[in-house]
Amino acid sequence: MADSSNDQPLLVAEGLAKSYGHLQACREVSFKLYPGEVLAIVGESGSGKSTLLQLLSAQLSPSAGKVSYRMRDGVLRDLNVLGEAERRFLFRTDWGYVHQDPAMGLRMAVSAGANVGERLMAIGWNNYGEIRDAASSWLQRVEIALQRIDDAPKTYSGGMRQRLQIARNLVTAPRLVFMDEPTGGLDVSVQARLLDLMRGLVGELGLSAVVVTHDLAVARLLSHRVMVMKDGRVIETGLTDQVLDDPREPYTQLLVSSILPA
Ligand SMILES: Nc1ncnc2c1ncn2[C@@H]1O[C@H](COP(=O)(O)OP(=O)(O)OP(=O)(O)O)[C@@H](O)[C@H]1O
Repeated sequence: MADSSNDQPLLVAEGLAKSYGHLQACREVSFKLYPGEVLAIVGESGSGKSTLLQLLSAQLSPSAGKVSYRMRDGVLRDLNVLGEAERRFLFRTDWGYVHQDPAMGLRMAVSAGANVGERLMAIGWNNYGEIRDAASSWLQRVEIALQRIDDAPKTYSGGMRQRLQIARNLVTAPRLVFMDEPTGGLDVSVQARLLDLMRGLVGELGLSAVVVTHDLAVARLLSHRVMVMKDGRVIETGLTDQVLDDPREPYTQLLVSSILPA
C-alpha cells in the first residue's frame, strides 16, 4: 500500500495574489510543498518574496486565491477559514518562523533558556526541570554553550541570536518552518556556520521549509526546489541544481551570473 502521508502535499497554494492599491505585489502563484521538502523563493528586492511568505504563513490575507495546509489530522484546510484555536496551534506548535532580524523572533531581554522554554509553556509544559532540560538540549544542538543559558540574547552575537531563534522555533517539533532571509546581515563566515547548522537540522528532522532569500548560495545549500520571482510572478521553478546551473529564463541567468561570476 502506498505511504499516503508523504505522498500528500503539506501546503498548497492556488492562484495566490496580493495587491496594494494598483500594485500587484504577488500574482497567480500556485504550487505544492511536500513533507520534508525545502523550497527557496528567490528574486531581486521588490519582486514579492516577502509578500508571498506572509501569504503562505497566514499573516496576510490574499486578494485572490487560497493557501491550504494539511493539519495533523490529515485534513487539508483553507488557512483563511481556520478557527482561532487552530490558528494558535499552527503558530505555537506546528509552524516555525525565522525572521531575518532575531529581535523580531526573540525576547531580547529575557534569558536564552526562557526564550526556548516559553514556546513549550505555551503548549502546556509546566514542569520546570523538564522545560530547562529541553531548553539546554536545544541550546547544545544549536551550538550555544550551556553556561550562556541564563544570559539574555541582547548579550549575544548576531550569529548566536540567529541560532537561538532557530532553537526557539524547533523546540516544539514543527512540521513546517518559514524563513525570511535567515542569514541576512551576518558576516560571511557566520553565515556559513549557520547554513551548515540549518542544513543539518532540516535533514535530521525531516522538516519542510519555505525559505525566502536573495542569496542564491543559501538556496543552493538548503533547498530542494527553487521558485524565481519577478514583478510578483513566479517566472521559473524547478529542482535547485537544475535552475541554478542551467537557468532557462534570461532573468534567472542574470540573477545567477551576478552571484556566481564566471
Ligand atoms: N504593506 C505594503 N503596502 C504597499 N506596498 C507594499 C507593501 N508591502 C510590500 N509592498 C510592495 O510590494 C512589492 C513587493 O514587496 P516585497 O517586500 O514582497 O518584495 P521582496 O521581494 O520581499 O523585497 P525585499 O527583498 O526587498 O524584501 C514592492 O513593490 C513593495 O514596495
